[in-house]
Amino acid sequence: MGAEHKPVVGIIGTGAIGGFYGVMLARAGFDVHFLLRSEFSAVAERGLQVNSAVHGPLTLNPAQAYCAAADMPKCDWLLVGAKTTSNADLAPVIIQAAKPDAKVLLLQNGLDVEDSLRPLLPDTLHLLGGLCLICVHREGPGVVTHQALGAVNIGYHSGPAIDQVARMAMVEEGAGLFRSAGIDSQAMPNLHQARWQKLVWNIPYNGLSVLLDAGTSALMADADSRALIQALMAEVVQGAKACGHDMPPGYADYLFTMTEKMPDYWPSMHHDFLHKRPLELEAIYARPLAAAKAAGCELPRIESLYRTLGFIDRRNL
Ligand SMILES: NC(=O)C1=CN([C@@H]2O[C@H](COP(=O)(O)OP(=O)(O)OC[C@H]3O[C@@H](n4cnc5c(N)ncnc54)[C@H](OP(=O)(O)O)[C@@H]3O)[C@@H](O)[C@H]2O)C=CC1
Ligand SMILES: CC(C)(CO)C(=O)C(=O)O
Repeated sequence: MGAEHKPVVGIIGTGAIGGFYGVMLARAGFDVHFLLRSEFSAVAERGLQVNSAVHGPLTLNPAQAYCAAADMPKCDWLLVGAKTTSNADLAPVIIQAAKPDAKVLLLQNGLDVEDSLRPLLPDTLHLLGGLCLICVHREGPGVVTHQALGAVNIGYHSGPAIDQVARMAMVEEGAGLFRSAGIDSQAMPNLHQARWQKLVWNIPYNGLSVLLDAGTSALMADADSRALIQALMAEVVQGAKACGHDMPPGYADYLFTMTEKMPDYWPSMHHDFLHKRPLELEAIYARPLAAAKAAGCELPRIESLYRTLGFIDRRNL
């Protein structure tokens, strides 16, 4: 594909996820524009740096950095890398940076995170969700550490693509974008199922990292935390099933074993806790609990974890 045919990509929220994928796409030759808030001056001055254990040190300097969406060019693809807690506030920002038929891809964890944004966007915009299997965090202003993994699985949420064929074509286009930047990416036929699947990891590890003040190595080294993780994973699988989504056989065991092989990783929720930012409790806990309950399925362990985290979150702000 020649550079003239490459889509214009906007990163809405250039943190760990936005910074990593934006730098990878820019280095692959895409025209990438980064919207920042607190780190704008640093990135405008020094560009973006990704210290990757997989790809080595990656620098993008200069980076096309903006502190206002009004200054950005109109984009074909908008990758939202902000936390789900800011989605509703981001609607006007997204609209400002979008071409009329743009694809808006939420690179976020949690269930149905697109639902609160959809009514605030014009019908002409496509809305998609992306599940990132990656270990990244912000090290400092404009500096991202990439510890492991990197795949992005994409599904269609809503918009002008009316049938499954048109939707899958749009999703394939998104997956192709990532693949051409050397990132593994799969088109998911059912976004809801894909989001449940990702929660099998996030529900136990994100919350327990905050509650027990522990990264994955410590959590995997202790018999009690291992038992807790497995019990919580089993509940997520049960909740997904009640909502009509069977997980692939052995999926929880696969994630458990995968985590044993990962470097010590502190989930993004722990970073939010440390920096006194709101935790993504609505997306990662409240919505799955409500969906399971509506399907007649109680998830008492997840409910206890959620309520405990709510207490911690309210006292942390
Ligand atoms: N980190 C990881 O390894 C993974 C994260 N995820 C998910 O990805 C999503 C993003 O997480 P992560 O990258 O870790 O989060 P970060 O906190 O690192 O990044 C969020 C970024 O969004 C920016 N932002 C928020 N609001 C605005 C705004 N109004 N205008 C401009 N910028 C804004 C923040 O800026 P500011 O500095 O001003 O706050 C920050 O740079 C979450 O849903 C998370 O659960 C999924 C898989 C793995
Ligand atoms: C650690 C990992 C890879 C689990 O799937 C992740 O993607 C996350 O933190 O959300």
